[in-house]
Amino acid sequence: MTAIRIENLTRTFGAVRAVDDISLDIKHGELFTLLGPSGCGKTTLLRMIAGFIDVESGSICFDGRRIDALPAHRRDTGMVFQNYAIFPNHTVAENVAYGLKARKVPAAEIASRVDKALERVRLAGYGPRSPHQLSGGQLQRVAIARALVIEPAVLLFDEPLSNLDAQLRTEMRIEVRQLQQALGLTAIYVTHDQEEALAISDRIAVLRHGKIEQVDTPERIYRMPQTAFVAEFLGSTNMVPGIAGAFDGRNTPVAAAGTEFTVRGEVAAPGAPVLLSVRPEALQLRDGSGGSLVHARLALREFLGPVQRLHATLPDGTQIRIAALGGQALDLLPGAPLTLAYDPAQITAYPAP
Ligand SMILES: Nc1ncnc2c1ncn2[C@@H]1O[C@H](COP(=O)(O)OP(=O)(O)OP(=O)(O)O)[C@@H](O)[C@H]1O
Repeated sequence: MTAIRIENLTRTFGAVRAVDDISLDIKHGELFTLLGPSGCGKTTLLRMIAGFIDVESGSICFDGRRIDALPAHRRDTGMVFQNYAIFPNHTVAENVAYGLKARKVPAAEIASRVDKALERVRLAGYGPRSPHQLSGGQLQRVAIARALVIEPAVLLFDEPLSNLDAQLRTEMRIEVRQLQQALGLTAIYVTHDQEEALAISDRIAVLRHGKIEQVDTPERIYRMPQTAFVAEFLGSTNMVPGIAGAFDGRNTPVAAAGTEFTVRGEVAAPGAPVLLSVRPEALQLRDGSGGSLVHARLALREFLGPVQRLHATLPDGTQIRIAALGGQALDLLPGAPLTLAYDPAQITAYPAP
């Protein structure tokens, strides 16, 4: 069931098309992430949904009801900001109560709803404290409680974890996800952190220059990126330029890096220049022969504990990265020949720019 329908939404700032004719459907109970590099328009889109930025053209509907002309406070959204936006001179409880007071909820009900919201973010008993006495992670939990307490139809997250250190960020994203799932909330989450997006989202929209490049589940976005931009933006990959050969009914050979890769499907007309995306984990170290193989030489090994990153040189000198397990082929020295096996379905090809 569609919770949010966005149709042909556009917003320009002078000559910049910050949001450029975007259409999206978001389902009930979905955590939907807007992901993209700085300046791609994700914050502008989120703020248009929240009502902080006016819609220039297009429409936004919640449950079939058009809301884009309503003021922000009448849109039934809760927002969690990157900088927490906590009032420093009010207690934690007063901060969480803010939206309820603005909605003229009776005092007794406010107290019980604030307590419940603080409990949900694991801050039971913190109500009387001053925000100065809290850590960054706790402050962000207060901000989440403040957004939750009004029981909004849609929860909006604007890079909520960007101000936290790396470890806390990975812990907090699990909390956000568990809370969202437990309460069945519909949430839109803005981030430029691809790992965060992959880890917590039901679906991701990758944005570039105000337009959507791809909307899909994390698995499909990672495994089947529709454009070279998406392939490079999500996870690490080797981009190898090549020339397509003749499709044989199942695969297309691509001459690249002084060797040949086999790619599933008909990727381009014979002779057309293409760009291959070869994920480091798509190449497997192999002793024997058979299947789809490429030959390379080991240039450098980075031992990272559970895994290794091998830097290998293809026949024309192109360097690629390969992900190997920590205990694999530890006796190989730089210069050693490598036989790399792969599944043609795991290599994706794009028209060369
Ligand atoms: N108020 C404004 N006035 C002028 N230009 C703006 C304004 N707000 C955004 N822009 C421009 O619109 C484009 C999209 O900005 P937006 O903040 O939505 O991107 P973003 O993807 O959220 O980036 P970031 O991750 O850096 O916040 C950028 O080119 C930005 O400079």
